[in-house]
Amino acid sequence: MALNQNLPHDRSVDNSIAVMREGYHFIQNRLDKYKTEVFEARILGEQAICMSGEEAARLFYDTNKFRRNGAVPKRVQKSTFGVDAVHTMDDEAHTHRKLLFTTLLAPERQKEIAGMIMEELLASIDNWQEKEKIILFEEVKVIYCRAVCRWAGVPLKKEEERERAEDFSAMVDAFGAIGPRHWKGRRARNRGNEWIKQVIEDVRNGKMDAKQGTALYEMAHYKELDGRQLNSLMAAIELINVLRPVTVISIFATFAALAIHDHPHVREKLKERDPEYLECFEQEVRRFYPFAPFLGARVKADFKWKDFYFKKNMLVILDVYGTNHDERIWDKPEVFNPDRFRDWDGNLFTFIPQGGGDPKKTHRCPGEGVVGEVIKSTVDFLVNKIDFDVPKQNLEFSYVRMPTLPESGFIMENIRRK
Ligand code: HEM
Repeated sequence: MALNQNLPHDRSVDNSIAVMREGYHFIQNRLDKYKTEVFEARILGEQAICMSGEEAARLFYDTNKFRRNGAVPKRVQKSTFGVDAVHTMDDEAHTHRKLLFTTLLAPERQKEIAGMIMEELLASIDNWQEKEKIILFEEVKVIYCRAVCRWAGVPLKKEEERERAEDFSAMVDAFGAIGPRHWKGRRARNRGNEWIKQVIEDVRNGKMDAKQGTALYEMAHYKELDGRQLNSLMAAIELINVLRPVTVISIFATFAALAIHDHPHVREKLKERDPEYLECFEQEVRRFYPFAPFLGARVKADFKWKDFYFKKNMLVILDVYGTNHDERIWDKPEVFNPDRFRDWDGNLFTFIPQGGGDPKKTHRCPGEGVVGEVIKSTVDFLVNKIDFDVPKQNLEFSYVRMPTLPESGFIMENIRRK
């Protein structure tokens, strides 16, 4: 009997083009078409199982069944994550490396980053008041980059801030791209690696001071399970895995500004500065707006789940965006409603904008707390520290381009300190 007779097979020769054409909706479109929660398709020249929803996420994060080594395409490693980074590790080696991130990004450290960002935002008001208009996305990416470098102990000269922030953004902008956008990300990656590798080497040979506890110090001195230091390029890649994603919280910040603009009643509630509501708001921003589309893993050994056969080494793709918009989990998922999080039960497999499961044990993003704190600070700043006008502009965003952003980057005019 053929394996997976019950599983819908998308008949296209290869779906890679469809992924580029349909973007965030690629998996959901087919799940709707075949009325299933799992289907098979050919992607990037190989047969893959695509799935969505809470149960699928629970399965995907079973580390006994799936591995990550060999699941992230090399082109994404060479631009976005860095080659052989924590994202591609498995088992004890992964857990050990992951502890470095979860320790560095513990709750009190998350608040430090957000606090530095608030300082930088407040310090920019004078300059913004003198300008006719600013593009929020362009401003916050530089501010976040400056703040995270300061937090991490990485020296950054004023004149290089924009270039470094652009490079971190370009690395992420490349993940769903082919052609020039991908190559821009590759060049940014190479420049970033060279820069931070030199910083790591300077710390190791005593040319540069690094304070114990900073991300720079901890990455430079981190030892693998076998007791050996990371080579300087690997240490640089992992340090960039903190600097880069903090810089690109600028994408969520821009969506947060859009949400406030589109929902005046939400803006009024945010003015009350109720911490619980602010938290619900930042979670809804991360659930509602598209960022990470899907994730891949490979089957460790043959197994059967429900009626489906998962063959060793097969690529399995989890729909991240689709799970955050799954009608079986979320009531009216296409409505932006922060209040839904007031009674969310904290289930680690339903709200997965940055992956699922326990971040200490799985590949779930260790930066989720940072993202939450940074969005909250930025929103508090936008609502309670300044007034501004929002001129007519194109605030539409594409569901095909990955990653996506409101077209105008959110233009603000006539900024005044409150
Ligand atoms: C800007 C918004 C962010 C988004 C949308 C995001 C999303 C994600 C996603 C989807 C994963 C993969 C989960 C998986 O493979 O199962 C991930 C992993 C990771 N993220 Fe984030 N992240 C963000 C911010 C951050 C921040 C601020 C940091 C650090 C300060 C960070 C550090 C990492 C690291 C180190 C991993 C690899 C974890 C592992 O493989 O165990 N991310 N992130």
